[in-house]
Amino acid sequence: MLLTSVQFNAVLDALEQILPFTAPADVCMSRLFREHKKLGARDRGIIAETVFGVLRALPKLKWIAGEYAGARLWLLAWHSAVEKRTLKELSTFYREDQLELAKEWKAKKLADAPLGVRAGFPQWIVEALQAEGRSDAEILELGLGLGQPAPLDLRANLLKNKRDALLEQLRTEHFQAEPTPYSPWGIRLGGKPALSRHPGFLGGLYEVQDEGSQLLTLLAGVRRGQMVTDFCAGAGGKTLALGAQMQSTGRLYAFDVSEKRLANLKPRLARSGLSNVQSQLIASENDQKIKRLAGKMDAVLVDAPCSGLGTLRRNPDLKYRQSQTSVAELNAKQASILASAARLVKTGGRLVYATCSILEAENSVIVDTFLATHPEFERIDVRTLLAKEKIDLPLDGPDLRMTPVKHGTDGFYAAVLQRRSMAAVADEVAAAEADLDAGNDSEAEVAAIAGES
Ligand SMILES: C[S@@+](CC[C@H](N)C(=O)[O-])C[C@H]1O[C@@H](n2cnc3c(N)ncnc32)[C@H](O)[C@@H]1O
Repeated sequence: MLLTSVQFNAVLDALEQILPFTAPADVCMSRLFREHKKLGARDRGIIAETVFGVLRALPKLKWIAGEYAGARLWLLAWHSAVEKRTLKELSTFYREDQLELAKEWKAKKLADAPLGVRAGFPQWIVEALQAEGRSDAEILELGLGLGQPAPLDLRANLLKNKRDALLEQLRTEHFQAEPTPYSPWGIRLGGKPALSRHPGFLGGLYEVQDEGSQLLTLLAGVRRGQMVTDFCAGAGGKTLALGAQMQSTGRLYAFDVSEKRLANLKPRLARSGLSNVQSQLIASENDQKIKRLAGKMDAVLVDAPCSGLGTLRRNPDLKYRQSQTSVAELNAKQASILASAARLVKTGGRLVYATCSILEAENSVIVDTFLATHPEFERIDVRTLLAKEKIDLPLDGPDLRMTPVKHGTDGFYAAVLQRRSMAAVADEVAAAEADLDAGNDSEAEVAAIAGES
């Protein structure tokens, strides 16, 4: 069956609220479900799936039905051209003239559409990726991967149980549970079970976290008893993973500028059993409170505020809510946060810069610019770090870049930097100066020879 009329009307209602893109889609959905208390879990699942499907496919639906067709016709395009529903099924919800349109839409060939439509990207994203040198094939692969629904990943909380024990327990409870391919703590669940009241969740045996997110925390290489800062901790997804790797020892600072997000960390911390986390609201990346920790951290994770374009599987509306202008604003913030967070890292300590963006402008460009002005930091090859952990993750370069198609995760980026000793920096400067002198000599020699002849 297509949808019940209650479900259909709720989908339309949701789309009309979301499509102006003035608020995040998930916030609009939660509000809608609060207002329609009578909807059961199954209804909610079907409604959310349809709404998010339409949002993911919107460039295609606009190409089929028209840029300004509106929620009802885009939904018709979704049902007729993407879900391939029959006109008979659609006749419950659409007028005769609309069904005539749907008949034409069914015949449209996607192969004839522009790249952005095929990839499911608005034009600004296609242009941004092309400007970074990505080929059409790469853009298409990326777009198609990010246009799929995301799996549901858990991170076993090693403070309370082992992954294998949790896997076994979940299977006894008839969950379809498999270990994730790369993260040593990850479990991928089949279907989309609701977990918020599950005893394992309430008891802190696991957290819901994409496998890619789990791996970012592993790159910080934290150990028992260390001093660590999660500089952009938000509601603490990565803080909790870091704290568990530290076995709840040492000190883990969770900074953020958002009081609301840090407040959301509290119940998660309570469930997790961690006692080494100190959350700290900061006014900005240059807050005075940070100064006293300068040079004290073994590891600092900067999970920078970003466009979130790597999470389009979960937040498809972001591709319409971000723009080239918002990315440029984020770039300035990202550079400033990285420079400030770097001051906390002690000699030999690690600085991990991470985003959930697919744009190099938010990723390697920020890191390369930072390194160009901070010779006291050097890049570490992520492949070496992962090999030490026996994680066989295919990567093309020294930084971590994960994508749905290549790794089955959201799109993530991370670069690992290490603070070198001042002696090493001084040696390098001396060597560079010596090179320069040698260069000058040879220039002088050339000039002398030229003068002689
Ligand atoms: C990608 S989110 C962090 C997600 C979080 N690490 C997690 O795993 O759940 C980026 C965070 O940076 C925070 N942020 C924005 N500007 C900041 C700043 N100047 N200093 C520190 N945090 C900042 C945002 O409030 C947001 O929570």
